[in-house]
Amino acid sequence: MKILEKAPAKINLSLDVLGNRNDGYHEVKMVMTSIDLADRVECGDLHENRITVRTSAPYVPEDERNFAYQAAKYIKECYDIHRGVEIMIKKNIPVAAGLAGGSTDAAATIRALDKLWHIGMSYKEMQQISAKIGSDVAFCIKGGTALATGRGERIMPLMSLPPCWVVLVKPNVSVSTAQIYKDLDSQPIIHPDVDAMIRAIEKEDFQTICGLLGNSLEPVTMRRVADIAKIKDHMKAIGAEGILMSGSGPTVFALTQHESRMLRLMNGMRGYCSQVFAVRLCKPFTLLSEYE
Ligand SMILES: C[C@@](CO)(OP(=O)(O)O)[C@H](O)COP(=O)(O)OP(=O)(O)OC[C@H]1O[C@@H](n2ccc(N)nc2=O)[C@H](O)[C@@H]1O
Ligand SMILES: Nc1ncnc2c1ncn2[C@@H]1O[C@H](COP(=O)(O)OP(=O)(O)O)[C@@H](O)[C@H]1O
Repeated sequence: MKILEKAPAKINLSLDVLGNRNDGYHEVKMVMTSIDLADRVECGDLHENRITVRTSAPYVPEDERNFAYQAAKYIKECYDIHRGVEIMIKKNIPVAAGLAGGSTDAAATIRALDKLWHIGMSYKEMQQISAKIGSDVAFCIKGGTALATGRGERIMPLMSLPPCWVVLVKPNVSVSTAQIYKDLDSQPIIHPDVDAMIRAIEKEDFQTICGLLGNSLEPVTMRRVADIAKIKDHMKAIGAEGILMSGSGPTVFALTQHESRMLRLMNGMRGYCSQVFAVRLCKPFTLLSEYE
């Protein structure tokens, strides 16, 4: 038997870093939303009791360093499962791009194995497994729009955003999330107004949402990747309601409710970057445990 799960990327609409924690992580407060740029994760029975991972991208690890592998390993341990699994990941999300590609693959693996092995995991149990893998995995279990706090693993669902297009531009460099958080420690931090963003989402006020886009990590990554400022300037000149770098970067996204602007942005940005995507937002998942 095989279970297929969609694994959508995320963008950060507001990302505030509140300070350092004792565990080496940073305390964050961020609003995230899932987008319709997605990997495809397929989990199938394997006759031997082991985990295999294959991916369509040559530079993504296929061993225990893959977050999907780690998800399967923790589930086997926690639920004492003596079955093997074959995981195939079709990568469509750019890697190390600030879009949570690895985290969403891990979350999709958790949802898929819950079904394949008939475990009946609750949302809370899924979140406990997620926290062992990475800070962004817990959000990706349900996706949608949410406030994430702690190191990113405490999730509070929010209303969906008003419908819009998301145009993403990924410069041809990758950044390390750990390095960007480390760089931040030697710089003054800018603080976006996360609470005002939540209020604007509740009011379904798209223009205010766009005006409040902000990310404490953006100036930090910009120091390493000069292209980010250039991409933002080009997108601004073409026209979009809001523009921001996602997560630790370097992907830049623009939000617009106008199809004509989305098309102009796509065509205009393709001249500068090879990786340009235009997608819609992605609804949250309903988990099996929520049907009961
Ligand atoms: C910046 C964000 C914003 O959503 O996303 P990405 O850019 O990675 O997509 C996240 O905070 C990234 O979450 P994630 O990519 O899961 O990070 P993790 O694997 O947990 O941590 C990688 C490293 O980043 C640093 N880290 C991460 C999260 C956090 N709250 N504080 C940190 O200092 C730590 O040095 C950690 O070792
Ligand atoms: N399934 C996976 N897909 C992509 N990267 C993965 C995966 N599993 C582990 N990784 C590792 O995670 C690192 C961060 O990748 P990714 O999750 O795409 O970026 P980000 O944290 O910026 O959102 C990569 O360099 C890669 O080595």
